[in-house]
Amino acid sequence: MEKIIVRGGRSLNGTVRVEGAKNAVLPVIAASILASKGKSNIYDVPALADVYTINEVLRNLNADVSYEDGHITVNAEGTLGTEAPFEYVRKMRASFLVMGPLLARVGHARIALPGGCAIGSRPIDQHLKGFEAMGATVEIGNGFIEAKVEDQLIGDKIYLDFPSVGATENIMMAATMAKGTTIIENAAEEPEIVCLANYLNAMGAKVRGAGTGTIRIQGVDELTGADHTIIPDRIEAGTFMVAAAISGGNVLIENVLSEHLRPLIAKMNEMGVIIIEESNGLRVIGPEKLQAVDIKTMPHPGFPTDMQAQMMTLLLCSEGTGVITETVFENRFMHVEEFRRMNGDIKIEGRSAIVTGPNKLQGAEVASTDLRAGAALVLAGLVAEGQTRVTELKHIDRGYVDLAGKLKQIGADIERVYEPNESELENLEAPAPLKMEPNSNFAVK
Ligand SMILES: CC(=O)N[C@H]1[C@@H](OP(=O)(O)OP(=O)(O)OC[C@H]2O[C@@H](n3ccc(=O)[nH]c3=O)[C@H](O)[C@@H]2O)O[C@H](CO)[C@@H](O)[C@@H]1O
Ligand SMILES: C=C(OP(=O)(O)O)C(=O)O
Repeated sequence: MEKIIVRGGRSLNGTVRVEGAKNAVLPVIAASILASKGKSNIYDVPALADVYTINEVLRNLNADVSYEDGHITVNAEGTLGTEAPFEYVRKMRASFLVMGPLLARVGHARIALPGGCAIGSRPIDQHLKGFEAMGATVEIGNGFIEAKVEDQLIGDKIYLDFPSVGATENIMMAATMAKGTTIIENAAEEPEIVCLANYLNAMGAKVRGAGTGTIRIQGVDELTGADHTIIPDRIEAGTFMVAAAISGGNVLIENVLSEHLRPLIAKMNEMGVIIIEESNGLRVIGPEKLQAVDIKTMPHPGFPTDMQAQMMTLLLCSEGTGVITETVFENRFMHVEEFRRMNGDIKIEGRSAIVTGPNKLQGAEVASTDLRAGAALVLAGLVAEGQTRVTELKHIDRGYVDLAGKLKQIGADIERVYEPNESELENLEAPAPLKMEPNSNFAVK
């Protein structure tokens, strides 16, 4: 089993560069199969496990996908398949984002039901409500969702009960080639939605209003492959901002768009962190003492749920009591138990976590429960006394390119190692099987 081992106590200094955003690149890659003509070139693609998974989903649908040095080329000119099996959807829920493009392009999609995950049940009813409003028939059975369109999707007005990021993206992609105009109301406003809309428009779509609560999509007959660069990852940037702040360091974070980080910058400023916008990035300087604040996660432009666990680490090291209220996901406090193993003082009351600090965190063996929880535990390790060993790295690898290597580059005492666990050790230590000589009762080694 691989582990990240961190020894706390170093202040981080230097420069670190942020990758293209995971949550922007996945819908963009899914959207690339909308192009029945020409190739798409997608730039600033991070080398993440999720990117490899969505590439496999596309290849399984008969698209031609190549990926090298942060650059993906997709050619989806041929006849597309219609199925995304459970082996991909199980690894990454965003695989479901091919449903909208497939309905638009082929009129048929059969995708394994995503199921629950560590941060909540995560239903997809709002995606399906949108497809049905546009004329698709949806059937659920044998662990699959199958959607079909008789002739062509038809534009409609769709009001989302919650500004779901995935539902906004899926419906937006489906609507690009629908007959007439589709209006999504109470749409998600995240920067990743704007990144996707820009790519769709470069392909020839007519999407207006992305980044606001109302998105209008006028259907067109066909889309063509286009070139597109992915926006920087605001959550990876935020994770390094916390690393600098918590360690009392001074770090320049390059390739960031500070307008995407406003809620985080505001909260960190309230806590006493110094953040300076420089021409090539954000400089983050950790203060001697951090002040506790209250945080409530909300859809954009509210405070991002994907920074909740990392901010809990910062609160653990702050003076006073801070309350974190998680309103986006029903069960995104799995990391609290792990923080308690590191001596963290946290109480859970309903959807709120009450964090009292400052805590003298102690190194321990802790498990990532989801990708941001994993990153938050690594951050805690930066300041904990002794050694912190973070396991279940498959979660971290979904969303961070070489997290340990990048933190090491700015001065952390950190390494990623392979250590066999008990069952692996048993296999290693098992005696070599005895070989029997043919027709003999004697065993020889
Ligand atoms: C790949 C990607 O971009 N992932 C991000 C995306 O996830 P994702 O697109 O899955 O998140 P959503 O915005 O859809 O989900 C937000 C909330 O709405 C609920 N919901 C969603 C859809 C639906 O049909 N019905 C429903 O009830 C979910 O269970 C959740 O409680 O946005 C989340 C919220 O910012 C982020 O945490 C994820 O990192
Ligand atoms: C929850 C996240 O991602 P996903 O929706 O892909 O699980 C995340 O990026 O923090």
